[in-house]
Amino acid sequence: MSESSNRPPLSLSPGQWSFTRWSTIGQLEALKVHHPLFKAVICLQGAHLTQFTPQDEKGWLWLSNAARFESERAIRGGIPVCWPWFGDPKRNAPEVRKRILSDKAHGFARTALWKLEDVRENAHEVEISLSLDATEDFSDQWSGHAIALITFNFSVRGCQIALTTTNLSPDPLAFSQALHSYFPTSDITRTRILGLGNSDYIDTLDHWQYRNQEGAVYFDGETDRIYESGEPLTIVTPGGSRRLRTVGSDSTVVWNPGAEKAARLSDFPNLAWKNMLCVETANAGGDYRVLSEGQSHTLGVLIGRM
Ligand SMILES: O=P(O)(O)OC[C@H]1O[C@H](O)[C@H](O)[C@@H](O)[C@@H]1O
Repeated sequence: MSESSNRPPLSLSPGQWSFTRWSTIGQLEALKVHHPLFKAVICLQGAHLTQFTPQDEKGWLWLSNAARFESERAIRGGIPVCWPWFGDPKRNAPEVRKRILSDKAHGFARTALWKLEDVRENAHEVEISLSLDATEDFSDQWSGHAIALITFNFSVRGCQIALTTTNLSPDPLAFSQALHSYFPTSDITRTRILGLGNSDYIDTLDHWQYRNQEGAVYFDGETDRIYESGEPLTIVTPGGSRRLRTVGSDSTVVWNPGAEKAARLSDFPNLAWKNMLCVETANAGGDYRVLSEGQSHTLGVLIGRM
């Protein structure tokens, strides 16, 4: 990572910011937040949060050692924004699929350049908003007309993210999405997720069959599931626990690639599957959303302490 370059956006006066600085990471422009209570990094490409670290703590998000910060390349780790569709286009509901003109997984927002809208700071928190206008520029990939606004709120309590989609077209808009959060663990085999017991889930690794979760979720190999639940969760790792609370979500994706898939993944060290897991706040599977003209939907997550 290079040092801060202090380049202000045209619309905001740099003097207003005490804790946030422009920076460049590889080929990407980023905002680095150095607040006395926490640090955070957001890349403008993808509105991608790659780091959130409260003072005197380890980072709360996992970022691959092999992550590459390049134009039009998804960053491996942090919180990619999957929008306006989640996963393989072919696996989306027909209503969502009919707008997708690409075979790319997870939509185009994670590699698109977002626009900085606002930075607000005080002694306790920092709030940063970015927007993506998906009206004309993405017409080769998607036939929707929508705008996405994402707001990150950082404080000593944790990190809160809200992603609001507004349909600008007279036609109804069906879309799917996820805040694809990567979390660290010192040992995936001693990691569990509480709060999904009794939920139905789609096991994408077993012919997309429905199953029911008994008790906590444990990891013993490749795991890739869409849970029909947006209830509060706790991720328990040997090093500590994180609590997740969501808004506007009735689905949660749980993913760990396991050894074999890890070897095939881009920008992912072969053994890194032992030290990460994804718990994704989603509108996926049957939980896609439909907006009428001018209507908005907010998907959000609060990643907090126990
Ligand atoms: O490699 P990516 O496109 O970033 O996708 C990474 C993973 O994302 C989600 O969790 C999906 O459920 C997985 O099937 C996929 O492998």
